[in-house]
Amino acid sequence: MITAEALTKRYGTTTAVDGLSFTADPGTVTGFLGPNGAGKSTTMRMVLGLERPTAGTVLVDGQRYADLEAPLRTIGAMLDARSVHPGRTAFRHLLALARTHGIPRSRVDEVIGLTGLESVAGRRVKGYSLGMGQRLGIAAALLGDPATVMFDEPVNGLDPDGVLWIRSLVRDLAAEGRTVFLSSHLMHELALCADRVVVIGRGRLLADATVAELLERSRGAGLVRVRTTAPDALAQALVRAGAVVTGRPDGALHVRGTSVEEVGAVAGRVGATVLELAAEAGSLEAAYLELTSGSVEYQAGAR
Ligand SMILES: Nc1ncnc2c1ncn2[C@@H]1O[C@H](COP(=O)(O)OP(=O)(O)OP(=O)(O)O)[C@@H](O)[C@H]1O
Repeated sequence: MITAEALTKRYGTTTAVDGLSFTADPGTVTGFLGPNGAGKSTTMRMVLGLERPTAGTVLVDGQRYADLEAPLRTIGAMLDARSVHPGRTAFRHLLALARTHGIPRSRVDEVIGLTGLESVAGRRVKGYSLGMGQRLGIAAALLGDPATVMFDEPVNGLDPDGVLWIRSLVRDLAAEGRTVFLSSHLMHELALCADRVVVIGRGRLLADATVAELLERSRGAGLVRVRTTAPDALAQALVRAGAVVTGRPDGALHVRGTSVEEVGAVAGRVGATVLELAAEAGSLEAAYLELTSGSVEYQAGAR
């Protein structure tokens, strides 16, 4: 179980995490969601005692990480799958970790089996694909058979098989009664495997709700998706017209507070050639965009 209370982290003038309180419970997959730079990794580093909070606390099973008697048996984490010595084999890496934590060698074989690494465990890590590296990171996290597991962006960059595997793994870990806490910047990804989501933006809590509650909130949330040859000019014109606009990684804009017709008309006025224009039904993604609209790139001054 992870409990954060008024957790705050400042770096100079940047407040990365700002009075954040939430709980991740046993038997539950808790998704930790927020746009890039929202403070997810900083929060996770504080859970593991890698950063000291400026204020507030974050506890694992009621204790600070530094006070845990057997940290690897209490919480297993994968924050950066690339943090393994490249010249080592997966087996050697896991064995070294196990030895320094009084974990039997038989558990190394177990986690290699659990993560499907049998056929590559004898190969040097430097030859691993991203997916294999993620599996190794997860194997290391599971080594101590911990009651809590925490993964930072576990599906980032994985192929569809890897994504499916992680989804079913986290569901299984929660079904065994473990606390599962995983971050993502993609709502649709978490919607498929999380029971509840803690949403943050600019270090602050925006929502702490079940996926069903968020879906309920998003009902009727009108969203227009548009892709044009001049996204910046269109975004600025739409914001001036009172809409809330979010830039998407694929170059499209998500626009709220307006209609398809209005977006088409504004695009015409600013001379942006429309490549794609559609109204999207209420969705979890829409609820998420609405929640985080204060913490993203394009934003109307007065809403
Ligand atoms: N060591 C540091 N020194 C200064 N600023 C930092 C440091 N670590 C993080 N930050 C800042 O704190 C904010 C939160 O960063 P963080 O990496 O926790 O966000 P995130 O939600 O994990 O984002 P991403 O998905 O991009 O990793 C950002 O503005 C970041 O630039």
